[in-house]
Amino acid sequence: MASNAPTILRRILARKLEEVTAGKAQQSLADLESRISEQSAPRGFGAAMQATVAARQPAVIAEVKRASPSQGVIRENFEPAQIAQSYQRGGASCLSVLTDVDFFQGADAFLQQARGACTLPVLRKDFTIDAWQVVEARAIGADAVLLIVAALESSQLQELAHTAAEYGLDVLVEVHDRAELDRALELETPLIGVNNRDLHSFETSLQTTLGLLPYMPADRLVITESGIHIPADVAMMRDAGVHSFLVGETFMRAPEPGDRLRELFF
Ligand SMILES: O=C(O)c1ccccc1NCC(=O)[C@H](O)[C@H](O)COP(=O)(O)O
Repeated sequence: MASNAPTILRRILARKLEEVTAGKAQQSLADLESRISEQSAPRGFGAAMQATVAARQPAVIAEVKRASPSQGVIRENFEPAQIAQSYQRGGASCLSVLTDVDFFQGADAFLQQARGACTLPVLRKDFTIDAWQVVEARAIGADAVLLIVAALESSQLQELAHTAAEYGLDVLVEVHDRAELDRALELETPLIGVNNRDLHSFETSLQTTLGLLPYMPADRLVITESGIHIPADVAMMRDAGVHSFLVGETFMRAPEPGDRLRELFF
């Protein structure tokens, strides 16, 4: 982690280290392997995104998000299975499910409920700092994991991406600026998420995505994340050639999240 990493990220990562240490004491890799043997094969997360873009459709990762550090509780009536089905009806390509407990009020069970209720590939949205969590992600049924460059040294990024590949999981590598993008590009993973949320101020600016586009190699799929609220946001991204999106709050505040997705993107 960079020495100027945002305070919120430092707090989340400090807590995550405690959780992972406790988790490892409770479940060995052998325990996780045994749970994996009961899981079905991963659904292709990256393949679903690439296929949607190839079909010239908006590729939307729809997020199942009950609360966040910046907004507090976002959705009171929170039923992951119903939300997942609504998203699938609304045209989502993939789901993202927050599993962090302390800062996002998430749960592993939410991922399992959402994935079990639909046929979409699911990203485990959490703060991955240890290979054990990647194996755990596969054991709970995830199809992909998030690697946040701001949270990880380059050697950790390599190790975690390697473990993900070993367990058949796709990776979404998340960046906020040029220096992080340069480190992300050292990986060969094709999905690059640009998070528009400034983790110091929590403000979102779509200029973050626009500013990084000139440095994005043609063989990577750019996914713009956070702060997509209105049709003009979507239009701005499309005009710039970005056709993949990760959206949480806007959908979560709607009575029927999938209807909001359809209105915004189709
Ligand atoms: O959402 C937050 O407040 C937040 C705070 C600190 C670290 C990460 C945070 N969000 C994680 C995400 O990446 C978003 O949930 C995701 O991009 C969707 O964003 P939005 O559409 O703005 O809910």
